[in-house]
Amino acid sequence: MQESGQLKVYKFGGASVKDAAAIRNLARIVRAHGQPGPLAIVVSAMGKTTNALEELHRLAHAGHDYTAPLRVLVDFHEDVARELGLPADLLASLLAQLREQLAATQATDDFDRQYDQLVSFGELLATRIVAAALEARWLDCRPLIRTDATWREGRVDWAATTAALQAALPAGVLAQGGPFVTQGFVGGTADGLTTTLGREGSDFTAAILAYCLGAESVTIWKDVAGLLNADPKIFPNTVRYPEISYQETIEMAYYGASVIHPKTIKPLAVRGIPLLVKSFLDPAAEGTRIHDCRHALLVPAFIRKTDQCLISFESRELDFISEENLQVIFGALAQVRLKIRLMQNSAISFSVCTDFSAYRLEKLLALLRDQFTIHYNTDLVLYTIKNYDAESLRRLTAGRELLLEQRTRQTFQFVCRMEAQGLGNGGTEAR
Ligand SMILES: Nc1ncnc2c1ncn2[C@@H]1O[C@H](COP(=O)(O)OP(=O)(O)O)[C@@H](O)[C@H]1O
Ligand SMILES: N[C@@H](CC(=O)OP(=O)(O)O)C(=O)O
Repeated sequence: MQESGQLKVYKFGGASVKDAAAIRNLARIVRAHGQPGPLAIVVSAMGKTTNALEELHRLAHAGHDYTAPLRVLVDFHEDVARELGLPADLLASLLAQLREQLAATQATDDFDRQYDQLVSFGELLATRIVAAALEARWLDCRPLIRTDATWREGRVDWAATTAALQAALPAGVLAQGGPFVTQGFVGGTADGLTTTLGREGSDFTAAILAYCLGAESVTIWKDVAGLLNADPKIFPNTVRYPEISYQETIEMAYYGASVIHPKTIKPLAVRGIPLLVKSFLDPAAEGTRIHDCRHALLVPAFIRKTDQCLISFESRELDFISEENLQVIFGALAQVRLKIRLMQNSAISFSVCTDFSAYRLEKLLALLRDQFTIHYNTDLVLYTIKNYDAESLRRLTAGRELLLEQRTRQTFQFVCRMEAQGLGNGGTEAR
């Protein structure tokens, strides 16, 4: 592994670059906390730009008119650049490429490949703006973060990525060239096509850079005080973990704690690189240190994952659910890339809770409906309580119909219908 001195990696997500004022705040943080020493800055698309690009892609793919939402997106980025006093033509060539890509998007079976070519523009535009605002180097990560062609969830080729990053950023360049700004969420195939790493994948990009370049730490700057025992937008009275192990964090992220992308932790844990979660609203505050540590049992953590779908498969002719049947079902789920969150089987039926996607579910039904009777429910929520106790369990399940439930010694999970109006402040308390 390359020794690159004291490289730090900072990651700024959509909320921290949502407008010109947020980008000025980012610049203050970099000036106050990022120096001295080499600094890599990973930036996501501004605000909700990725959602807007997803919608543009959907419209273009369906052959619908996308002029109005495209105008909104272009104006938004140009206005922010103008407000920051950046050159008028800063985004011109990227915006021209974006328009070309939209024009080339058509109704083919290449929905996912076209998605990556288009949706990646959110990060390209944001990094152009942030790099210019910081007067820092702009680095196109597409030739460096090498993935396979698994569209929308590119799998990283670690050897090729390490070689490319170390060649592009040798220790001397890192040490002397000042901070550089690059895109989160985005990678590229060996033959030059763009891939994305999965929604909210910019945290993972920060971990990839840290792993491949031997960084001393990664800091992800969020709009919360650190890693909490629940999402404060959903549960009142949350508690911050000052420190927490990689293992606990990986489980929370896997179950759906959206504050950290689940793939972020492993590369950092392998190299023993600490992950700091800090607030961009209060940069001097302690935050959370995720590292190799031992701690007493933590207070229960509550995780709520929405947009779930419960699918049950019954073999026709009342056959038992056998290993052969399961092989067929798992094969089809993998083929259409529906992620299993929870599963359970009985004598003649097998149920899985997956993330909902109308497009993927339709493909699944087409593959399996000849062999199985399939029922499904959508608009569901998967709740997880990690380190549960009787009280936390009682509070979260009270008044809810549990469609599927499962418990281990530490973790309790259940699927239920989406509440009519969020949990709000009258909802279940996080402690
Ligand atoms: N356990 C948790 N601790 C802290 N924040 C959480 C947790 N679970 C969910 N969140 C949510 O994650 C949000 C930050 O993540 P995200 O919006 O993806 O940030 P970014 O866009 O900056 O990457 C917080 O505003 C909070 O609502
Ligand atoms: N922009 C991408 C990647 C990402 O990680 O964003 P954020 O850091 O804002 O969660 C997304 O919205 O999925």
